[in-house]
Formats: sequence, structure tokens, C-alpha cells
Amino acid sequence: MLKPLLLYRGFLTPQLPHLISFGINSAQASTLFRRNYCKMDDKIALDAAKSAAAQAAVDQWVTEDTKVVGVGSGSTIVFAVERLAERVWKEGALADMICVPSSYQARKLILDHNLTLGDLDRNPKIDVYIDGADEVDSHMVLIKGGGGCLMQEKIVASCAKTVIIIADYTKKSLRLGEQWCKGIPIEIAPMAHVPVKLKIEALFGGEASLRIALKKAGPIVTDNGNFLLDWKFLAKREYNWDEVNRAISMIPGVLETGLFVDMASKCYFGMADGSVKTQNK
Ligand SMILES: O=C[C@H](O)[C@H](O)[C@H](O)COP(=O)(O)O
Repeated sequence: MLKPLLLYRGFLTPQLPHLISFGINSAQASTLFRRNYCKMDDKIALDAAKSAAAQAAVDQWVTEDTKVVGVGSGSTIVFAVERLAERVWKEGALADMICVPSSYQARKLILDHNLTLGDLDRNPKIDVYIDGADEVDSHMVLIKGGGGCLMQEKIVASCAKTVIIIADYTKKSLRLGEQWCKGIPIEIAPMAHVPVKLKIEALFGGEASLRIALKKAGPIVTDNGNFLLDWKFLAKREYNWDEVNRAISMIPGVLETGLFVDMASKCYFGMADGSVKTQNK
């Protein structure tokens, strides 16, 4: 953990005089410098928390009896796949394990780590599905899809005996919206984005916006060729998430929601102090 920090700092230290010579005064330069340090320190702390949660979950839930593992998407799952690969390639374990991906990213992670790639045609029964989440509330309702993957995730998760969530401490909340402020992702048929947006807003308030790509003109296109709406619900309104999920899913043009209700059995949170806390359904 110290090495990357020193590397970052080694990289940044020579920048300080340059910032000053670019007309920024020394107070501004040192604020900028500290802000960069903090961001990087945060990233290192968050990655350590993600890694601790992933390792604990993999070690507890993937045993020699586990034949098929569903692999989620996002930044946290990377640490779980690394741990699976370590078990296979360094510890000589889990020789029969097959991994079923939930996205293009997950498929590539499985292949890059030389794990056995499966699919739902051949492996429709999954022993355990492991995935990250954008937020987990006190009833284990999840928001997912912040990285654009949710439909395949929900399909693969629905085929699993047990769904395990791994996350860092910033994802834990009492009620949805406390931590995650980007809204609930909803995958939709491209032609329906305006009517679906209007229907969600009329039914439940708030605002649903088409997710726009950063490095492409126009909207984000999912792994399934669809668009995404991010619905910013009303923070002060009490929602019954099961009912909301069912009602939104019934709107023609909605393909899947990023609300995962009653799916996860257990969540592992990597904490800032290096410990791992668990939450059960
Ligand atoms: O679309 C992305 C997936 O639903 C992720 O599992 C979710 O966004 C959590 O991602 P991360 O592990 O990067 O926080």
C-alpha cells in the first residue's frame, strides 16, 4: 500500500514548482497539491477496502464444492476475480470452477485471468453470484448499474442460489439516496426513452435523465445495445422499493431496473480501518 503512495508522491513532488511558475501562487499550488494527495489517498483506501471485502467473500463462499460462480461487474469485482485466480493458479484450488460473466467487462476479466468461462446456456444453475453495488440500504435493497451494467447482472444473479455483495464503506446506507446521488439506473429500449422518462416522473416524481457518454457523442449504449435513464428520485419521499421496482418494470420500453430487491443474501463491506463488516438479509 505504501509503495504506490510513494510512487504517486514521487511523481507529484516535482510538479509543485512548475505550478508556481505557471502563475499560481504558492498557497493555491499547495491546496491543489494537497487536494491531489487526498484524492489519491482516498482511492488507495477505497481500493484496500474493496480488496478486503472481496477476499473475505470469495474465501467464505467459494469452496471446492462450488462449481459455478457468477461474476459481477464494476471496480470491486476486479479484486474478487484476482482472488479467484490466486486460489486457482497459486494455491492449486478450485480446479473445476466455471465462471459465468454478467457483462463484457466480466467476460474479459475471466479470460484475462485464465479462468474457465461459462454461460447461461451451459451453466444456468449458479452456486454463488458475487458482485459490487452502488448503494446498499439497511434492508439490503441495492442500487446497481452505475457502471452501465445491470440487466445481465440481474439475469445472472437470478440464476444463483446465493447472491453476495462486496463493497467499500461508502456504499453502506440506512436509506437509498443517502450515499449514491446519481439516481437509479434503468435500462430502456432506445426508442422509448422519452415516454419512459415521462411515465416514471409522473408516477414517482423526481427526474429521469438519459445517460450521456463522455467519450462519444450522444447517449451511453449498454452491452445489450440499449440506453440508460438515471432516475433521481425525491429524497424526502418514502418509497416502497419493491412496489416501485415492479411498477417501473411494467412500463413498456423498460428492460430492467438497477433496483435489486430481495436478491442479496449477504453483503461484505470493507471498512476504512481495514476490517470487514457483514450485513445479512
Ligand atoms: O454497472 C455497474 C455495476 O452494477 C457495478 O456492480 C456497480 O456499479 C458497483 O460498481 P463498483 O464496484 O465499481 O462500485
